[in-house]
Amino acid sequence: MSTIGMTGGLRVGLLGVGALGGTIADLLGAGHIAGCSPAGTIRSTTALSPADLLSGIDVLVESAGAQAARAWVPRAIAAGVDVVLCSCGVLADLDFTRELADGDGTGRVLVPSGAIGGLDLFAAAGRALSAPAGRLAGDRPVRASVVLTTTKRPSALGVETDRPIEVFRGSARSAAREYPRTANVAVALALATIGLDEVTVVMVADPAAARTRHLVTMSSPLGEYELGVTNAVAPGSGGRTSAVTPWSVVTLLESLAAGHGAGLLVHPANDFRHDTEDRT
Ligand SMILES: NC(=O)C1=CN([C@@H]2O[C@H](COP(=O)(O)OP(=O)(O)OC[C@H]3O[C@@H](n4cnc5c(N)ncnc54)[C@H](O)[C@@H]3O)[C@@H](O)[C@H]2O)C=CC1
Ligand SMILES: O=C([O-])CC(=O)C(=O)O
Repeated sequence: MSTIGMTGGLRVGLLGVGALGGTIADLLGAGHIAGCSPAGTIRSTTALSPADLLSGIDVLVESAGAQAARAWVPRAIAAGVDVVLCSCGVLADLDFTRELADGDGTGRVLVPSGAIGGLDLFAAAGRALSAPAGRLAGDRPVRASVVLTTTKRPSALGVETDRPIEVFRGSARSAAREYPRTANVAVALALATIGLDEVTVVMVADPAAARTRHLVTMSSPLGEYELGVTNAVAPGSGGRTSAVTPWSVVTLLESLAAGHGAGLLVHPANDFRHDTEDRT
């Protein structure tokens, strides 16, 4: 099904209507996202072509998964359309970010805070690490560590267990490779702070976890920070998706429409040029 039209404000296209996109579609359709109007919806079965949708919208909300994101984001950026990228784990793929960096479109990639928050504080502490020598810690090297520990029900992490087990420990970049459906939070946190190869991610499968738990700890010369989030899971997501995620898209869209406000993490596509060196 598709609808193209505009009743005022930012014209929003939606790609993917599942656990996350379903809530956004309902809120958009009911006029509950300030300054935004629905301007087209793409479900996997739609006959609408990308060109048709992209020519009639200002912003595309991607909530369809990594594969769809890879296909759509470059086209949207080339068409000058901003993308709210729920499947932001794709930004851990250097080939993909090279493709974005090589494009010359004016669309931007907007990363929602998704299932966590507090990215403003973590980003500020991470940003300060690039201060001129001596500003933060005399002549001592300035270091920080950021660790995300995610606890989910075992099925959401693709395992079976009758007790809590650690199923993954590694960088945010490898978390995105191994758990593309559940590492978007890790990638958003890493992009906001010290980078995909520097942030450590731990994933725990716990049969007693009726809710999803994300714990972020950051240690830096500026302070010690800890943020714990216990999220209800979105119905129909099998515990993979936290129910707060579509609401993070709502706050981002409203900020975008207002030109200011919470939730904006903006990446011009050429921002990804810094991330194009080979890393080991
Ligand atoms: N940034 C964050 O914190 C979070 C991100 N996510 C990510 O958001 C994405 C969506 O999550 P859910 O809604 O839970 O997934 P879902 O599987 O419930 O919904 C995805 C929907 O997109 C549709 N779809 C797939 N390919 C499509 C295509 N090419 N065109 C149009 N529709 C297509 C599917 O049929 C399905 O209805 C996933 O990549 C997920 O990993 C989920 C939770 C938190
Ligand atoms: O990061 C993700 O992809 C999803 C997630 O953990 C959540 O929704 O809590």
